[in-house]
Amino acid sequence: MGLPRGFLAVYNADRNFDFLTPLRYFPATSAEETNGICAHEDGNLITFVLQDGVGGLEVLDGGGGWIPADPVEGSIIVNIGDIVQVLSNKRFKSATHRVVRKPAAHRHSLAFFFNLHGDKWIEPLPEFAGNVGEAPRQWRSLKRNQGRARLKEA
Ligand SMILES: O=C(O)CCC(=O)C(=O)O
Ligand SMILES: [Fe+2]
Repeated sequence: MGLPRGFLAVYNADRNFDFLTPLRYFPATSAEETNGICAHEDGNLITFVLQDGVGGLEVLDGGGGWIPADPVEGSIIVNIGDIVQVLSNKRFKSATHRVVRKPAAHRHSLAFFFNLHGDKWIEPLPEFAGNVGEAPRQWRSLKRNQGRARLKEA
C-alpha cells in the first residue's frame, strides 16, 4: 500500500476478531440456482483464501464481466476488503466477488478474515488524502461497528 512496513499489524493489533472458516460448496444441479455465494464485498481489511482445484471464485471487472480466479496450486488469494478501501481513500478497491458452483464437484476453500475491533476508528489515512494534490476524502470517519451501509452512503 506504500505505507511503512508492518503498518496494518500496528493499526490493527487486536487479533480477537479474526476468523478462519472452512467452506464446502455442493455440486451445482440443473434444478437450482448455481450460485455458491452471491456477489459481495468483504467488509473487513483483507481476506486470504486457499482453494482446492475445482474453481468457481470470480471477481467483477470494471466493465461488469466476471473474471475467474482460477486455482493455482500453492497460491493464496488476497482479497482487499471495505476497510482498506476506506483507509486508502479508494485507491485500493474492495473487490466484488462471488462463488459459482460447478456441476459434479464439491469445492472446498479456507478463508481467513483479517478483521477489526468494532470500536476501531476508520478514516482515510493522511498518506492517501491529506496531501496537496491528493484525491479529496471520499469517506467520512466512522467506527467499524457503524456498518457497511454507512461506508457506502458516505
Ligand atoms: O470460498 C471462496 O473462495 C470465497 C469465500 C468468500 O468470498 C467469503 O466467504 O467471503
Ligand atoms: Fe468474500
